[in-house]
Amino acid sequence: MIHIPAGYIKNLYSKTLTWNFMSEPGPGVGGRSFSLPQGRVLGGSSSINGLNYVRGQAIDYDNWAAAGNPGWSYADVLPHFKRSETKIGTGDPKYRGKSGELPITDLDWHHPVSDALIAAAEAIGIPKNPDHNGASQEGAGFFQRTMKNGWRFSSAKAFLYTARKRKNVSVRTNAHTSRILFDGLKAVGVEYIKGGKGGATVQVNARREVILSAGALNSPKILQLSGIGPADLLKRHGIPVLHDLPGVGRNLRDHYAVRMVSRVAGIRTINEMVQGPALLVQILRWLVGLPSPLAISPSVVHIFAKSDPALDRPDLEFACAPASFREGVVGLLDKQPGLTLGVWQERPESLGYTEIRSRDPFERPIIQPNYLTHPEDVKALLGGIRLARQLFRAGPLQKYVVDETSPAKSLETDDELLDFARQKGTTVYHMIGTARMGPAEDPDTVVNHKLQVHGLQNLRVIDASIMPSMPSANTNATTYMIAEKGSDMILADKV
Ligand SMILES: Cc1cc2nc3c(=O)[nH]c(=O)nc-3n(C[C@H](O)[C@H](O)[C@H](O)COP(=O)(O)OP(=O)(O)OC[C@H]3O[C@@H](n4cnc5c(N)ncnc54)[C@H](O)[C@@H]3O)c2cc1C
Repeated sequence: MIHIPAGYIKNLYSKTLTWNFMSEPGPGVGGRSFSLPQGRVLGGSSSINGLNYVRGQAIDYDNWAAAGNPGWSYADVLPHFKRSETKIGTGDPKYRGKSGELPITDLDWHHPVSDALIAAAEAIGIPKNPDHNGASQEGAGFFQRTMKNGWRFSSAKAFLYTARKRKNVSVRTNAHTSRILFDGLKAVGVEYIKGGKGGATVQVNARREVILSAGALNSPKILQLSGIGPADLLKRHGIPVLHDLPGVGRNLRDHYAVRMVSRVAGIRTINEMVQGPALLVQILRWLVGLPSPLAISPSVVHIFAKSDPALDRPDLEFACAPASFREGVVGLLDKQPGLTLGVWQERPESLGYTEIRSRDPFERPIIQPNYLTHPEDVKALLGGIRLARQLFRAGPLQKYVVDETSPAKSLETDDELLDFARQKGTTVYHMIGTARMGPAEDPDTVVNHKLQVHGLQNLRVIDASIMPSMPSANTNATTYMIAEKGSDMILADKV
């Protein structure tokens, strides 16, 4: 199921393919907890994610550099974005790569309601943008995907399957990393447990350095289990403090989205196309390589827009599809035609944390994203909800939209809409920041601009956890860029 794009929802709830984490009850979201799956297979979360490829805005990276990270401005990182991709189809060579391992494709399955939504955006002043990963992100269009010929391209498929043929690459599966090994303050290897709890403990020695790439929830966990993190936390769990680094596990950020749904009439949407006998038709189309909703990302239309016209750049991302879930049940499609506009604030300020629950490497960590606890996040999301309503009501969609079902039209005031957002919103699975990059003088940071852990030798973190702040994007493309840049740094330091 991993390789078929339509397997997305099924994979999310898989106990074997994901880490099955949960967030703590959130003060800003009515005390609710969320399932926070992370990919637990080769390719990690890129093997189970929503396939959308979004790089963010140039200024996101200029801000990273300005925060004390030389080499991370947009001009610095653009070549690394380009290097990993082969953009299939059109794309300005100034911004798009043509010879990387990761294929990026445009949508080949078009639906009249998607076209009407893009026209609706234009009608309210949001221009069409044919390449959200080109010169400018702002505008409406179709998401680009990490997919080719109807199949998902995870990082395993794009990069690892080729790399593992080399003599110097060895892949060990069923291996649960429990800690990093040290000689003094120098990382010298890793320890893992083979085959699950109670399995054999195996140690692997590093000839040069240890690279930690376990993702924004597992990398801080492994650091903390290894004695690197806030001293008080480590002491509480009886872990000897190797290095007191308060930023490990702090600065957790994620996108929090609200899904707005309209009932649609006069046309079949994905809801009816992939349920009952109609599904067989779509399976056949997919098998013979014809465009099919089985080979699309869960969101097909993007709109990058401003929650307030006075802003100088977009702060909202809409992820939309001619489809809808039954009220309150993510993953179960409605029986009637529907249109969903998911919206989130691109650069959330609400900060959370993650920390070990115990010294048992098999125990799930505590994860508190603190969604919607920052006033800026609340303000932007409210702007997004109001903008979504404008879109539903704009001329080009009037042919299809017959009713707004969520939120109900009767909800109108800021308080009512905010209550809706707090009760009905959910994660978009874009966790970052828990081993934040920045100068050592900043006590909140964990790695320097070369991704080396402050105060230690021979240890780097190269994954989504190093992002100093949220890029205006879904986080996979940025993670690939970080990996490309990190690999250059490893090679440059080779002695
Ligand atoms: C459901 C979902 C949907 C998403 N949709 C999108 C999308 O549409 N577009 C987008 O851009 N981004 C999306 N993302 C986010 C994106 O996939 C991640 O930002 C990206 O994969 C992060 O990469 P990473 O290398 O930091 O971590 P991961 O991809 O999570 O990789 C970490 C790897 O380390 C392994 N690991 C962790 N702990 C241990 C341990 N103790 N021992 C051994 N191995 C371990 C994991 O099994 C995994 O293979 C989504 C994420 C999820 C979960």
